[in-house]
Amino acid sequence: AATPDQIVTAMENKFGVYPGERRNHTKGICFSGEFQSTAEAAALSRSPLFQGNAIPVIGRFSQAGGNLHAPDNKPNGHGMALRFTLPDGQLHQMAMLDLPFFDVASPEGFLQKQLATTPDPATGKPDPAKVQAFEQAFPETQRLKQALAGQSRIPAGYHRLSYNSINTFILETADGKATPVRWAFIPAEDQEAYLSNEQAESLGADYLQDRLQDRLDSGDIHWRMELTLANEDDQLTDPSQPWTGPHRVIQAGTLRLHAVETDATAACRTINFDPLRLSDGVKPSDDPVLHARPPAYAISFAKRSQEAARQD
Ligand code: HEM
Repeated sequence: AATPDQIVTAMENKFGVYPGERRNHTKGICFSGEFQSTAEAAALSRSPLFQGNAIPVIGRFSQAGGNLHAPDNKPNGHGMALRFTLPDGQLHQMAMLDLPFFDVASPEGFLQKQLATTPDPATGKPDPAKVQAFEQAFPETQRLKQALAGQSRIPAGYHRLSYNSINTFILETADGKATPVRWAFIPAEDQEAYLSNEQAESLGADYLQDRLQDRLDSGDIHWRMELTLANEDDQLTDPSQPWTGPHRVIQAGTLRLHAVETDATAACRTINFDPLRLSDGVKPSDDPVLHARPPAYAISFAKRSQEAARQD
């Protein structure tokens, strides 16, 4: 099985190392904000996150992958990470993507994807034969590829994206009733938007940060949080399998942005958005991809913290 060390080393080999920076989702922007939950969410979980209090949030938007200079106007995955400081002092974290579901079903698949897509030094591009062998060995990757076929992955703005938990979590009430869910943050007025290649061409490599600040200056930015409740036949442990057909969906709350800060100086820089730092009342599912994340994030965090300390 893939170890977290192997995974992080493979990412370093693929993208190079930017001392003091994250090994994945390297390019990003910090923000602060506030979350307010609904009574519907409180009925499903005893977590202080869902008891209707105004919860301060530190967050980060990011480009997937380990390239610190990833151009905003090229297709990519995007992340939103959140740290909630709950009234009783507990921290609760989430790290989500603008993908509907994951490409691989296992940590081994994640590792093999990094290895197969590492540029060949001779050509500067991944070896197509390796990519093909990877896709044959991990046929689940076809599902996301087909779902995204013909769609742009260049955002109109970080504030125009839906962000999904992808992994399944279990909500628990005070009397122990468990409900498996996946969650999503849907942008205001459901205005999810991506740009065509032509539209993006003229915007340059760093427009996402500028657009976020401009939008914030001219008005409110918010998302509503949705909880999708699992049906009997839904996959709880495989993030590469979407939940299809009718589902019960709960409106769980609203996330509002207050301020945007550059990555270099802001509070989110020293946060490890480990997605299993959860409050009482929210538990992880047995998804192996979810459980592979904390040790990899910890290695990345330890390396960048030590490098940052050396630079001081
Ligand atoms: C085996 C699977 C995965 C591995 C090994 C992995 C690895 C990593 C690593 C090493 C980091 C950098 C951590 C740091 O230095 O703070 C990271 C960041 C991140 N990951 Fe993952 N990841 C995986 C799956 C996922 C999934 C399924 C999602 C979303 C559903 C996700 C969302 C994010 C986000 C949003 C960040 C950026 C957090 C920030 O802004 O600090 N990752 N990932």
